[in-house]
Amino acid sequence: MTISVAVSGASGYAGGEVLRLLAGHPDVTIGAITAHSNAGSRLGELQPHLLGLASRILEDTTVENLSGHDVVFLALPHGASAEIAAQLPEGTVVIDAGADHRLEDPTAWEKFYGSAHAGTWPYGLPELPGQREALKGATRIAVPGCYPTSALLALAPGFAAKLLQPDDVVIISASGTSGAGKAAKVNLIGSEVMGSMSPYGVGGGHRHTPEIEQGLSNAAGEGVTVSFTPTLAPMSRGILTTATAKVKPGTTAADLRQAWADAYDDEPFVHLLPEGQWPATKSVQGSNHAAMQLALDEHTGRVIVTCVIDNLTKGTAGGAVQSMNIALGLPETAGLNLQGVAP
Ligand SMILES: NC(=O)C1=CN([C@@H]2O[C@H](COP(=O)(O)OP(=O)(O)OC[C@H]3O[C@@H](n4cnc5c(N)ncnc54)[C@H](OP(=O)(O)O)[C@@H]3O)[C@@H](O)[C@H]2O)C=CC1
Ligand SMILES: CC(=O)N[C@@H](CCC(=O)OP(=O)(O)O)C(=O)O
Repeated sequence: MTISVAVSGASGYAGGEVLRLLAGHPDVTIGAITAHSNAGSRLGELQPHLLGLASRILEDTTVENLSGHDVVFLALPHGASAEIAAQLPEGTVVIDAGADHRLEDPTAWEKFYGSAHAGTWPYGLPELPGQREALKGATRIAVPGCYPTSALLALAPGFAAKLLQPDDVVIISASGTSGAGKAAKVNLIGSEVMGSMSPYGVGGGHRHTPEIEQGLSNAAGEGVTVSFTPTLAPMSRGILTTATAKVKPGTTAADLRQAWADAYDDEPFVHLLPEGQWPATKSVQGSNHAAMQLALDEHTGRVIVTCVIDNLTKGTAGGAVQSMNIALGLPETAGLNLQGVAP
């Protein structure tokens, strides 16, 4: 089976990563690749690492150019993707890397994004309870945000197993600068970020807070509230999330380990590391893996989970391709890197 795929936002970081993965996918032919201000350019000028596709010309991001493919990846700023998606045929599999279709609650969307809610699509994080089934045969998929991917993978098993209290969850994440996209802001220019770390969106203001609360609440079957603080780290790729929650009385370290092992032992991309080994961002760079470790802090009665992903791979493009594979009934790991790079 050959699947024809169009990729929009191909000049950006997320679109570039989608193309990198699709170029190695055995079942895919890459059709239209589109951009916005860079339409008309050779891909090789903008994505010099994609040498096999370097001579391809970026087209305009229009419904006409994206139509006629089996699958369309949208790697556009939020807002732009909802507008395009609404005009694509129902039978086309549309996979949105942006935020437009992730939230279930229109009020939360309006509060954090300040625009009208475009609707809710199946959420592209198959490792969450019930989510793999929801993606089978889906023709619309909302790819999770990069921070929510790491935070939800870190804590969902504990909530699904009813081991954690829902009202005292603290999550701190450090992200590489590519998380902010290619359109670099002044505080992301190398000289400002090299050798330095800083927080942003502090005090519950980051738009990934409702997305994390939604995923954890769905896993728990009750409302979970989260304090989330992102920080910017001097690296190009990677997220290290440290997530902590109060455990329910009587919960032991063995109970916790069993719950996470039960959730992830059969997962191809999510790994609970052997006891005592703590994860590092470098080990998952360029791969679709998430690696994590946990401990029970008996002094405070909290579980501490650290989870690493590559924000552009499992946190965006890899999760998107994995979801496509599930939607189309392909092997889930097709086209996805099973090893990282080192050193
Ligand atoms: N970077 C990351 O780690 C993650 C990103 N995402 C999401 O993926 C999406 C893309 O992000 P990212 O690749 O980082 O951003 P970039 O800034 O790197 O790329 C943005 C892309 O969108 C195109 N674009 C900009 N404005 C418009 C428009 N009005 N209409 C059509 N196309 C437009 C740009 O084209 P051109 O260059 O030609 O102007 C470019 O190809 C966003 O929704 C982001 O939130 C999700 C998870 C993680
Ligand atoms: C480091 C950095 O700036 N990261 C981005 C998150 C990237 C992401 O996942 O964005 P979407 O939810 O918009 O898809 C941010 O905090 O805005």
